[in-house]
Amino acid sequence: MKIEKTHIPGLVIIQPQVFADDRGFFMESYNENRYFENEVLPHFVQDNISKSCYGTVRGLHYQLAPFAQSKLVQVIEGKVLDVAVDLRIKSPTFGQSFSIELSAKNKTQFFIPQGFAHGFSVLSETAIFMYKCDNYYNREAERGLAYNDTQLNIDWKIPQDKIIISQKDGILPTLREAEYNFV
Ligand SMILES: Cc1cn([C@H]2C[C@H](O)[C@@H](COP(=O)(O)OP(=O)(O)O[C@H]3O[C@H](C)C(=O)[C@H](O)[C@H]3O)O2)c(=O)[nH]c1=O
Repeated sequence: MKIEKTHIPGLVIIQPQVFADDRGFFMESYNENRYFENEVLPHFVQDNISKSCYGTVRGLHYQLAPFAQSKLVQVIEGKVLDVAVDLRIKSPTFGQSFSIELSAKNKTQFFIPQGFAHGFSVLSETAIFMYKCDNYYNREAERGLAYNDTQLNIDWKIPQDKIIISQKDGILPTLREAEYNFV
């Protein structure tokens, strides 16, 4: 397993070890002992799975503290562009976003700590997105950022006329307007 830090503190790319043979492959998708040797160890309490069609953009979402969630995300079918935006007001990378392609083929995992908005766009015909969270879903604490906020200037790699978003995501505020409480 390889663990690679990014230029945004806390965002970590994980390349699990894959054991391939004539039957297919095996990989440990999570191992508490190995994933967070030197970091703060999140205690995951909820697993989520979503399936989306090409052009879907889910996000950018987060939950306000103390219900903020760190997420360990991966794709088990298809391909997505995964995006995290740093909302920690004291972070030197506040407001910066980081994008990475996750796919069933590359089996890459992405760890997003609390304090980030998260979203993804679906680049394949369909994609199954699977992720672990270290805090429970809390509808009242749910917030989000507009996927097309010009200040964030995120390239979702989907033509604008092909983007599919939920009604809820269509009315999310910009970074300038949003409420967040992460330090
Ligand atoms: C997130 C969540 C949702 N729900 C219910 C609420 C709605 O009735 C339904 C669909 O929820 P939503 O449209 O918010 O699903 P996504 O757009 O995939 O939301 C996720 O999108 C981005 C990528 C994220 O990082 C978050 O995990 C999450 O916000 O599932 C639950 O019951 N539990 C949950 O944990």
